[in-house]
Amino acid sequence: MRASQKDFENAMNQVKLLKKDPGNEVKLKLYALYKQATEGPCNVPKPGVLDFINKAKWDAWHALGSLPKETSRQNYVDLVSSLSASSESSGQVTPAADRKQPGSDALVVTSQDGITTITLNRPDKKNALTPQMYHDIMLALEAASKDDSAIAVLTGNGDYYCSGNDLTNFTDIPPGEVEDRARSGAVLLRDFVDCFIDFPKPLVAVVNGPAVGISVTLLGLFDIVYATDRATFHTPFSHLGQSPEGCSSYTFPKMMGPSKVIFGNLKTKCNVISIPKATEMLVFGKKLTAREACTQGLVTEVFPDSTFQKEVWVRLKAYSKLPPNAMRISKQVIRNREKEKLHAINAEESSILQERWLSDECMNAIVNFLSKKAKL
Ligand SMILES: CCCC/C=C/CC(=O)SCCNC(=O)CCNC(=O)[C@H](O)C(C)(C)COP(=O)(O)OP(=O)(O)OC[C@H]1O[C@@H](n2cnc3c(N)ncnc32)[C@H](O)[C@@H]1OP(=O)(O)O
Repeated sequence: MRASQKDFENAMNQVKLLKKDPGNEVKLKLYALYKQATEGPCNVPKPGVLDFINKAKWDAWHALGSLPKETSRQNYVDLVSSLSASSESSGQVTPAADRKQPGSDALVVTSQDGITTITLNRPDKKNALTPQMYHDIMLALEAASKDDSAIAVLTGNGDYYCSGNDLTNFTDIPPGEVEDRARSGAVLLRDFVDCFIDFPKPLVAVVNGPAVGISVTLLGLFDIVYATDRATFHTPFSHLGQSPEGCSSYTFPKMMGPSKVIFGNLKTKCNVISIPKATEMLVFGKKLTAREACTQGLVTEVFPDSTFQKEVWVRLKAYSKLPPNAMRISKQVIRNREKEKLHAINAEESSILQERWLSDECMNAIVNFLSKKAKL
């Protein structure tokens, strides 16, 4: 049943009666849904980067894309009613707890047992990332950094962890807007990766299946990476006419070590082979198995697929009971001295990628994928 105008007005009044502050993430969602329900898609200019509050509000509204007014009204009413119910039953509102985020079914955020879990939920598209998902993940991380969970987890629903950037993001661009789109894509990428660099609590990737592109490169910014033995790790940037992101141009060589020199068999007089593993992945697009990725330091531990979920969640529940402040501070000690460098690398990679997106090599690769001529 669709929410009526009366239901919508009641919900607006109910918001004022909430006993507990629902937190910034939920307030932004409410704001965005209210604007979308009353004014339709975001049609105002984007505020400047230093206008943090209005930019966050604009981002939240803009992320709703062309969501119809009636659906936005319904989502607003549903969200308020879930907030009212939880603030009455437990006296506590957990951001996005155990429910799909309104406006986007493609991301599910739950909070339980001290763990906030962000699940990519587009299994039919191998969890490829749309612009809305990038925005929702940023909002979810922002909320998770402030909620009372001890750790945060990113995982995927279905047989894939994530197939990287949704390549249809490059379609339907009106002529004359290609450069603008590349520019805004680079800003989105930079903001997105910045959220991972700055995330203050232990961040865990539960890699439930193959991972491609940005979902692989980001792993260098996680604190733990658990993978099923079915997972593979693939960064086919050259094949796509693109270049590395997610700070991988720095984190991968650092974790995988310098060139590994392998001497050929003396009898057959092979030449010396000396290609750093990171280069083999990021330049030549070599796909690693989970065990290879573990040997290279990208994955913390590999589990048999049959027991993966059980073993990983038992482990994570135990970790989430450790003193949260101690974990947060230890992470800071480990990571903080690298932060400034990582932000600079992220900015540089994003701007190089902005150029690559405009190249013939990249455009041809996207056309080939979309016309089903090429698959990885
Ligand atoms: C603004 C930030 C930008 C950040 C930039 C990041 C760079 C990257 O992430 S580069 C990596 C981009 N990803 C890819 O190139 C992967 C492309 N996908 C594939 O090669 C294959 O789909 C697969 C190997 C992942 C899976 O092959 P499989 O045969 O098992 O399944 P499919 O039938 O191909 O897939 C099912 C369904 O999903 C669609 N799909 C999968 N991945 C993507 C994707 N990345 N973008 C768009 N669509 C994707 C695929 O087209 C199928 O759709 P249909 O059922 O409608 O045909």
